[in-house]
Amino acid sequence: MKRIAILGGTFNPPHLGHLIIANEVFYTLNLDECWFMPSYTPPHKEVSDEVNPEHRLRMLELAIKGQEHFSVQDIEFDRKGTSYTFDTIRLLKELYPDVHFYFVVGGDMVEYLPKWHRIEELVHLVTFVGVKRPGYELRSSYPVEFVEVPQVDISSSLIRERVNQGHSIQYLVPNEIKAYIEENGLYESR
Ligand SMILES: Nc1ncnc2c1ncn2[C@@H]1O[C@H](COP(=O)(O)OP(=O)(O)OP(=O)(O)O)[C@@H](O)[C@H]1O
Ligand SMILES: O=C(O)c1ccc[n+]([C@@H]2O[C@H](COP(=O)([O-])O)[C@@H](O)[C@H]2O)c1
Repeated sequence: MKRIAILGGTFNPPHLGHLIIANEVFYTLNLDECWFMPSYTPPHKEVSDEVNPEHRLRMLELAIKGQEHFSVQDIEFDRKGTSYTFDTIRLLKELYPDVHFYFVVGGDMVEYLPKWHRIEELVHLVTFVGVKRPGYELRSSYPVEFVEVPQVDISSSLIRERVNQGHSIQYLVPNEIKAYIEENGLYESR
């Protein structure tokens, strides 16, 4: 049976924190593939400084370009609407019956799991993998496998804020993402 990690997120924009945790989980658990899955409409999250969802998708493709075993899973873009993970996983399991999915979540999301849509059923469909994130505890009443990762206090909000204030985002995002943000004038105004 194939074992695949999924990092779901808003990726507005993707940053080094995303890449570090996905990479670390992928190698630590010795998985076959890692899918980065952008949500079309994130559940329970107000998307501030929203950019066209297509920009988020394109930036994600750029961020992982050339990385063997890493790919973008755009199933939530095809489906549109609110991207509840339960709905997505149910569909993915129909499409890929021979795959075991590991759904990666940072500390903020681990705390939030009890509020997820149909979480009682979802925990039986995937293995949740929790990673530490500065400022958040890693405690859960649901089964979560924990993986140690180098912690970096980078968030998409920080990147948006820095761009908006004219501060550098060099070394916080891949160079291609920095160039894309500049070329398309993303996050400049609020
Ligand atoms: N620096 C980080 N360390 C650990 N986990 C992270 C980090 N950044 C993001 N994640 C995790 O990656 C997933 C997707 O995150 P998301 O795309 O929403 O980015 P974000 O930085 O949390 O965005 P925002 O600042 O806009 O809320 C979530 O599970 C989140 O917890
Ligand atoms: O299904 C839910 O109820 C649910 C609630 C919050 C977050 N999620 C998923 O968790 C992933 C990270 O969410 P976010 O808000 O940090 O982008 C992303 O794939 C979301 O679709 C899912």
